[in-house]
Amino acid sequence: MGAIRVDGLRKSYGSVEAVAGMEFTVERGELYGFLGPNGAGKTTTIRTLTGQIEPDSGSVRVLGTDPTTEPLATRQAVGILPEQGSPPSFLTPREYFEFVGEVRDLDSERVADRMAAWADRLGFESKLDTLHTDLSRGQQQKVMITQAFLHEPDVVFIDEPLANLDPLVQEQVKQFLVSYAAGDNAVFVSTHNIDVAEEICTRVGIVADGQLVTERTLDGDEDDESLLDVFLDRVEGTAERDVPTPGRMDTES
Ligand SMILES: Nc1ncnc2c1ncn2[C@@H]1O[C@H](COP(=O)(O)OP(=O)(O)OP(=O)(O)O)[C@@H](O)[C@H]1O
Repeated sequence: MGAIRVDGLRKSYGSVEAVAGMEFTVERGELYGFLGPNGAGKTTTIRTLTGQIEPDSGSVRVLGTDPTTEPLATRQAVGILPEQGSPPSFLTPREYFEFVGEVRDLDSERVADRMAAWADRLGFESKLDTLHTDLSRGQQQKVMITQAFLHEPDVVFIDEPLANLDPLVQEQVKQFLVSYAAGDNAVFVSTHNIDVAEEICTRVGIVADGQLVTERTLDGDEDDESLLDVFLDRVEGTAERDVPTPGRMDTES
């Protein structure tokens, strides 16, 4: 069936065609990397998949639900770490997780156990009762990661999972994402970090100008072409590019 299905998705904002016929499927057990230059349509696709905006045409399905017609059912079933998301400034992490637990229909004991496990895993136990406004960006990101996984969803959408995290925590989050997907869940990661995608993803899709231009399975059996080279080849000439260019300069010199 596919945990995530996108068929012929189109979405414009006025005259800007943000998504122009997107197609892909993600199965359970996959850690799928969604790569593309700035403005390629990644966030618009994720916002459609999580019921935050409606497509102009095409169809999307998440765990068999239709985020367009039943957005609450979709959002109840999935975990979401949004782009530039931050926890409410007027709550502490503990209060926020208790609130998320209520929305997610988790009993308070379960919330307490999972909150303790995540605080221990990411090292923010001492901040559980500090207002978010007094946390660093990295500490807020740890809280956002925790809320996305608190109800142990079968599908998780994550935008830039490692933003603002120190290298030690980055390693822990990478390992966690790999093991979470391996536990028969679908983890969908939008990122500009090609090295990280190459390291942890089982498959990547490269997006340009609102369409999926190529997919690549990362099973350790790849040919010599690096993911960065594939990316640069496929996004050449598309509207905005935000990848570092040293590899390109090397080939030109
Ligand atoms: N709310 C909006 N109103 C008008 N145009 C928008 C809106 N959101 C996105 N766009 C436009 O749609 C296109 C796709 O944007 P989107 O945010 O989906 O790209 P992205 O791949 O997530 O980019 P980035 O990597 O920079 O986050 C861009 O041209 C953007 O300017």
